[in-house]
This record gives sequence, C-alpha cells and structure tokens, in this order.
Amino acid sequence: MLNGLKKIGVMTSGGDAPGMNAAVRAVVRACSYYEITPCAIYSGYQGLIDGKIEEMGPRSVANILSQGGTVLKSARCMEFRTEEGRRKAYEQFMAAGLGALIVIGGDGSFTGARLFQKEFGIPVVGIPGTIDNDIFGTDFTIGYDTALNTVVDAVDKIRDTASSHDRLFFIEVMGRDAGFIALNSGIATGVEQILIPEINKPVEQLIDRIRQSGRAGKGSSMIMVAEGDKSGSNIYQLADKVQEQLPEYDIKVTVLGHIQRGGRPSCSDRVLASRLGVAAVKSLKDGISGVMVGVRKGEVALTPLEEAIKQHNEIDPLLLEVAEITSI
Ligand SMILES: Nc1ncnc2c1ncn2[C@@H]1O[C@H](COP(=O)(O)OP(=O)(O)O)[C@@H](O)[C@H]1O
Ligand SMILES: O=P(O)(O)OC[C@H]1O[C@](O)(COP(=O)(O)O)[C@@H](O)[C@@H]1O
Ligand SMILES: [Mg+2]
Repeated sequence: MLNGLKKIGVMTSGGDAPGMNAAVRAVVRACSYYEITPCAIYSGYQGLIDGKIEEMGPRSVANILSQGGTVLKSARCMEFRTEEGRRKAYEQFMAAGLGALIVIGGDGSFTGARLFQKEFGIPVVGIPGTIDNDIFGTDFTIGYDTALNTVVDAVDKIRDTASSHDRLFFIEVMGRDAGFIALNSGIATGVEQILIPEINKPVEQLIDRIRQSGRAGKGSSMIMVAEGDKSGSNIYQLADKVQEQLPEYDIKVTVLGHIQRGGRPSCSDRVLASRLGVAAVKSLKDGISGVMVGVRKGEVALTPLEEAIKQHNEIDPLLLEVAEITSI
C-alpha cells in the first residue's frame, strides 16, 4: 500500500469489447502485487450507484484472460449522467472504502469518469476499451484488433458467395462515429469501396465506381459501410438507391452486427490489455490520475482524460489511398 491508497475499484462500461477481461485481470493482479485491495464494480456506473461492489483477489480473475465479453458486466447508465446519480455513486464509493477508480470503456465512460473526479475529487484513470478504435491518445483500443479479425473472417466468407453468384454486396460494420474498422478491414478483405463517416462520398460517385469495376471485368463487388456513414439514411436505403440506378446488379445487404463485439480476444488485444491494466494501477500508485493510459508508437503513454474525450483520431489519408489503389 503506497500513497495511502488502500482500495481501487475497477469497472467496465459502455459497449463491451474483447480483451476487457484481460484488462480487469491485469488491474486486479497489479493491485495485489502492489498490496492494494482491488474491488470489482459490477455493471458499470449503474452498479456503482446500486453499490454492487465486491473485494477481489488474484484468484478471482483466474482463467478470464482468454474470454470475450466482460465478467464485470457492462451497462449504459442514464442515471450517472445526472448530478444526483453521480452523488449516489459517490456515496456508495465512499461506503465501500474505495480510494480510486479505474474505468475500462470508451469516450462516454471517460466523460463520466472525468466529471466524477471533478465533482468529488476521486482519482480516476481510464483504460480505452472499445472495438471502434476511436479514442484519442492511443494508437489502439482494447478489442479493436479482435473485432477486425472477426470482420475479416466474415467478409472473406461473403466474398466466396458474392463471387460464386457475381453479386454486389453491401456490408455494414460497427463504427457509430468512426470508420477505423471499415477502412482497415476493407483493405484487408479487398473490398471495392469503403464508406466511412469521416468522408462524405456522394452516392453518384459510388455508383460510378461500381460501373467502373464492372467495366474492369469484376464479376462481384463488395462495399464496406461503417454504421455511422451518412451516404444513405441506412445501409438498406443506400442499397435501394444504388439498385434503382443499377437494375442489372444482383444486390444483397449483410449487417455484421454484434458478432463483431464477441469472441476470444486476439493475442494483440490480450497483451495491450495486460499492459494498460498494469499501467493504470501504477499511475494511481504514483499519484497520477485524471488520465487515460494508452499506447503510442509502441510505448505506454498517459493522456489527460479531457484531451482523450475532446480530440479525435484522424483517418490516415495514406490508408484511403491504399484502399483506392488496391481495389482497381
Ligand atoms: N456526458 C456524460 N456524463 C456523465 N456520464 C456519462 C456521459 N456520457 C456517458 N456517460 C456514462 O458512461 C456510460 C458509457 O458511455 P457510452 O457512450 O454508452 O459508451 P462508451 O464509454 O463505450 O463510449 C454511459 O452509459 C453513462 O453512464
Ligand atoms: O450494443 P449497442 O449498445 O447497440 O452498441 C452498438 C455500438 O457499439 C460500438 O461498437 C461501440 O460503441 P462504444 O465504444 O461507444 O460503446 C458502436 O460502434 C456501436 O454503435
Ligand atoms: Mg463511445
């Protein structure tokens, strides 16, 4: 026990992501290593408000490293968005004797954590866990690599049937606000077009490119669409618009959905989660809070939560160029 820090609470919050368990395990084991008592807070901020808090030890996290989902459960909690909800959470936090909080989640969870620190002086540290990879201050978020592999596996299968029937497929992947999954998995699967929220591509341009692909001798085509793309009001409407202009094409739509959030974490995600879990505990132990732990250029790096929330990772234009060049 250092700096008078006796107990750290850890929770997972927002959309779950493969590798969250590996992060929980690392936090719990690092706490035990530094003689701090780790406490599980179940179901995110909702569990904190409801006092679902339990002491853990190194054996409580046995065999969760390789499991998808989160053993701590996750939630989207409206009540924590209110001052009253956060006060209830504070009361439970103090009643459990906690001295600091580690939140594994996305930008929304970090916004809540920052408010919690600001309003009640609770030291908080964030660990980026979301498949979307849309958190500023880290090159990779926990769950992203696994989700990419899941998408690549699924899209390869779709390519088999698309090419057997000479069909045009629209495939929707997750990414409410960000196109990282779509862009990278799209390059990896050789799709013909990639639509992402960061780039506004007019439907007419998309149709021209599909026609060009046809003229170039392509029998099948796949269009990767990030959930947050605004080319149509949704992927079905977009496919309908294209079908109107290209009646000769046999068009199908596949929405990959929550399959992308499940499954055993990849090796990269397990290592990333382990590194960040340990780094989060070390940071609190050293008296540093109000930050997110991430990895930049291969090194663990701390970013003020405020920056992690407000800023956004940019799409690499060179990747867009690679997608364009390799799909002709
Ligand atoms: N502006 C906010 N103020 C307080 N709490 C918030 C805020 N935004 C999000 N949260 C809390 O964080 C939870 C997770 O946020 P959400 O955006 O759903 O997921 P993620 O953390 O993955 O981005 C929310 O359900 C809510 O409890
Ligand atoms: O299961 P839900 O709550 O519908 O969440 C779906 C969302 O999960 C995400 O994959 C991740 O979102 P968060 O990181 O904000 O939790 C989004 O791209 C997607 O819109
Ligand atoms: Mg989010």
